[in-house]
Amino acid sequence: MRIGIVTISDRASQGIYEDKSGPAIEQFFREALSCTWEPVFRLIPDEQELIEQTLKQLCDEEGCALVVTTGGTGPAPRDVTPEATEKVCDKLLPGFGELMRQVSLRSVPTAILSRQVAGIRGRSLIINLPGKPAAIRECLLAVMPAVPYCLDLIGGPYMTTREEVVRAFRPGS
Ligand SMILES: Nc1ncnc2c1ncn2[C@@H]1O[C@H](COP(=O)(O)OP(=O)(O)OP(=O)(O)O)[C@@H](O)[C@H]1O
Ligand SMILES: Nc1nc2c(c(=O)[nH]1)N[C@H]1C(S)=C(S)[C@@H](COP(=O)(O)O)O[C@H]1N2
Repeated sequence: MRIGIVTISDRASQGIYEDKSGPAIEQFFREALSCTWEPVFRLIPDEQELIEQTLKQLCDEEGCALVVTTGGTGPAPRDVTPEATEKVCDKLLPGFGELMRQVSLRSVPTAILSRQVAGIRGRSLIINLPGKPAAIRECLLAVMPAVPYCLDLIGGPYMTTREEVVRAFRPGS
């Protein structure tokens, strides 16, 4: 199984600061998944066209069953990750953004500023996370129980998790 990990940040992509959020996503999946998987990394600026191209490439050409983005979900003029995600998705899954904001609000009141979304493109699931490294684990812990069954439903590969980190829920099993 391949998992796309996309950091979307003007400054991290220019080397002004080190990308900590992409590696945090990889680290989370190393702990949470018990199946074999490999990451496919991208580090790009907040350019809508480039974000769309990158998401399409990871889903359609690189064969990523899951693509997780970080950054560019806020209200600033250059924050366009949700727009790019919506543009490339066949359908949206509003529950993902709702749940991640709800969980994040326990830590920071500014969680309401994230417009993070998730959606399906073909047989791939795309999930947006905020840019802050601290948001990664919080948001992924919240939504991951539903991700393996979501991949089942869209014809993706069979994802298994380590129960002590994430308890995957598959109705009927
Ligand atoms: N990928 C990342 N790695 C490490 N820190 C990050 C990352 N993304 C965001 N941050 C931290 O969160 C702060 C606020 O994030 P902000 O939303 O401004 O970032 P951004 O939109 O990714 O950055 P930029 O404005 O360069 O595109 C940043 O100043 C930085 O400290
Ligand atoms: N869990 C969590 N969610 C969070 C945050 C955070 O620190 N932790 N930061 C918030 C802030 S300050 C902003 S501006 C938005 C959007 O961040 P982004 O533009 O980096 O995606 O995410 C919000 N969601």
